[in-house]
Amino acid sequence: MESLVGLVNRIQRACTVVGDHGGGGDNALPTLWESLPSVVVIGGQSAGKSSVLESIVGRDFLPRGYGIVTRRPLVLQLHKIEEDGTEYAEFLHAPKRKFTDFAKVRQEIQDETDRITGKSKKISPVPIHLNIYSPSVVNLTVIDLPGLTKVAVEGQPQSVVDDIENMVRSYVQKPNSIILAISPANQDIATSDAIKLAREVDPQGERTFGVLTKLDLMDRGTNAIEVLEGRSYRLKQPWVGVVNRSQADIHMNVDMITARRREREYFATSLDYGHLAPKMGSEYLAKLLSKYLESIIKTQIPSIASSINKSIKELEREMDDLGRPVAVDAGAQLFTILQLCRAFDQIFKEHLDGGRPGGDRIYAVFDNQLPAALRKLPIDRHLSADNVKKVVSQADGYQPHLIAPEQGYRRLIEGALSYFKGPAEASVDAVHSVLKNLVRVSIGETQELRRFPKLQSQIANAAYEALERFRAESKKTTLRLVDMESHYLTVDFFRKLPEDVETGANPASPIVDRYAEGYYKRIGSNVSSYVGMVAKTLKTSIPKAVVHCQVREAKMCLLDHFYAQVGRSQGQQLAQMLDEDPSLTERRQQCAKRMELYKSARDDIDSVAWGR
Ligand SMILES: Nc1nc2c(ncn2[C@@H]2O[C@H](COP(=O)(O)OP(=O)(O)OP(=O)(O)O)[C@@H](O)[C@H]2O)c(=O)[nH]1
Repeated sequence: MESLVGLVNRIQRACTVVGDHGGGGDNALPTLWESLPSVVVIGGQSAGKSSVLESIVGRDFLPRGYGIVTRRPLVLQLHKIEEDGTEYAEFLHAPKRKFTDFAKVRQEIQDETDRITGKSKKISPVPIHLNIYSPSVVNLTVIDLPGLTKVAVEGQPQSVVDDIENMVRSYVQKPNSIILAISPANQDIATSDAIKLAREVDPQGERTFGVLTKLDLMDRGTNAIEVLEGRSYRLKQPWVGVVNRSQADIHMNVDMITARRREREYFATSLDYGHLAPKMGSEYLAKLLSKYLESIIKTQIPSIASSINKSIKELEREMDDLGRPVAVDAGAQLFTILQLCRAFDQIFKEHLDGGRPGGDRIYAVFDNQLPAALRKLPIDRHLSADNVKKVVSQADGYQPHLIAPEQGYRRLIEGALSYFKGPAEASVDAVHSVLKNLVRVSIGETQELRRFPKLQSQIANAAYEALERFRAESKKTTLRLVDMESHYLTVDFFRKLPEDVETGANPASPIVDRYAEGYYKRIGSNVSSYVGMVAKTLKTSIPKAVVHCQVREAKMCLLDHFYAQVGRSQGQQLAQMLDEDPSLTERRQQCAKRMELYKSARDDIDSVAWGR
C-alpha cells in the first residue's frame, strides 16, 4: 500500500520538475498535478499551521514571527528515504542546492518570499516548491497557505483580507484537495476561519480533517472533548488534537524530538484526553493523513489513469500540429523545404482548380469586369459625325478622297481599337491581384509552414516575383492581340458592306453630299460595326491569353526560380530558412517533457495497479 502514496508523490515530484503545478491560462498544457490528491493546510492567522506542518515533518524549518508570516503558498513534498539515508531539502527554484541545515531552509523560504513580494507584507499566489527527503517522514504533499485574517496589518492594503481568502479557496475547492483545517483550541470552534471555509467547499465534511492546536493553552477547567469527539462539529474523519511548541519553546530552541516526546507525554498523562491518547498528536496525524491518502489514491487510480490517457491524446494532437523538430543536416533540410513548398503549391493549385475557393474570381474578371469595361469604352464619341469628319479630312490631307475614305477608315479603326488596350491591361492586373491574394491565402492555409515564418515570407516573395513576370508577359501578349487587330483589318467585312454605303462615294453624286453629316454618320456606323466585331473577338481572346500567360504559368511553375535558388543554397542558408518561431520550439519541448511525464506516470500506475 505504501507504494501508492509513494507513487503519487513520485508523479507529483515529476510534475514539479516539468513545471506542472496545476492550473494555467488559455494556452495551458494539460495538467496531471490537478488530478492528484494533496493536503492543503488552512487556518486563521497564528492558528498553528506552520507548527503542525513542522511536527508532521519532524523538523524545524518554517519562518516564524508576528503578523502574516506565510505570504506565499508553500508546496511541501515529503519523500521517505532509506533509514540510513541523509536527510536533506531541495527547492525547485534552486535545484542544484541540497540543504542539510534546516535553519538555512527557513532563511531561503523567507528570501524567496521576499523575492516575489518585496520586503513589504504583500502576499503572492506564486507557490514555493520545497522537497524534503528524510527517513522520518511519510510520503505526502502538503501545501501551506497564508493564514486567513479579518483585518489587514499595518503596511497592507485592506484588499489583502479578500486576496488571502480567494487564494486559499482556490486550493481547497479543488475536489482532489484534502483539507487540513487548523483551529486553535483556545478559541470558540464556531468562529474558526478554517472550519468556516472548509464547510463552504466541503459541506459534508468528507475530505476535511479537523486539527485542534493549543490544547495546552486552554483555560483551566475547560477542555476540548466536545470538539475532539466530533460533537461540536461533525466530520467524516476523526478530529485530531495536537500540542505544538509554544513561542517560549521556540525561543529556547526546544528541538522537534523533544517536542514530539512532550506531546506524547501530554496526551498520555492528560486527565481529559488520556482515553484518546493513541489517536492524538502530530505523529498520529501524519500517519492518519498518509493512510487516508492511500485509500483515496486507491479509489482514484482509475480516474487518474483515464485523465492521463486523455492528456496523452491531447498532447499527441498538439505535437502533430507542431510538427517534427527541424532536421540538422543540409540534405534533410533541403528535403523539408521542398516538401513544404510542395504542400503550399498543392493548396495554391486547389484554389485555382476548385476544391478551395478563390479561383472563381478569375472567371468573374472575364465574365463581368472585361465585358463591362469594353461596353464603357468611348467608341461612340470617337465615331461621332464631327470626329469622323475631322479624322477623315486629316487623313485625306490636301487631296480629298475620290471614291472611299480608305485612310480615314483605317485611322478611325486604329483610334477606336487603341481604346481596347485599357480593358486588356485591366484584366491582366485584376487576375494578377487575384493570384497574389491566393498565394497569401494558401500560405496561411499551409499548416506545415506555420512554424517557419522566414520560409513563409521567402515563398511569398518568390511567388510574387513569379507573378510579376507572368503579368509582364501577359500584358505583352494581350496588347499584341489588340495591335494585331489594328494592323490587319478583316477585308471581308468591308466587301460585304451594302452597296448604298458607298453612295456618298459615287462620283455621280453632287460633291456637297460627300461632306454632309449623313455621310460621316454612315462611315461612323460602319466603323462601329467593325469595332463591335473586333470587341467580340477580343472578349474571348483576351481571357485565353491571360489564362495562358498567367494562370497556367502560376499553376505550372510558380516556384521554379525559387526551387533553383534553394538548390544552390548552402547549409547555413537552408538552416536559416527553417528558422522556426522560437516560441514553437519551446512549446514542442514542453509538450515532449509533459508527454514523457505522462507516459512514465502511466507505466508507474500500470505497474502498481498490476502489482496489487
Ligand atoms: N503553547 C502552544 N503554542 C502554540 C501551539 N501551536 C502553535 N503555537 C504557537 O502559536 C504561534 C503561531 O503558530 P504558527 O505555527 O506560526 O501559526 P501559523 O498559523 O502558521 O501562523 P501564520 O502562518 O502567521 O498564519 C507560535 O508562537 C507557536 O509557537 C500549541 O499547540 N501550543
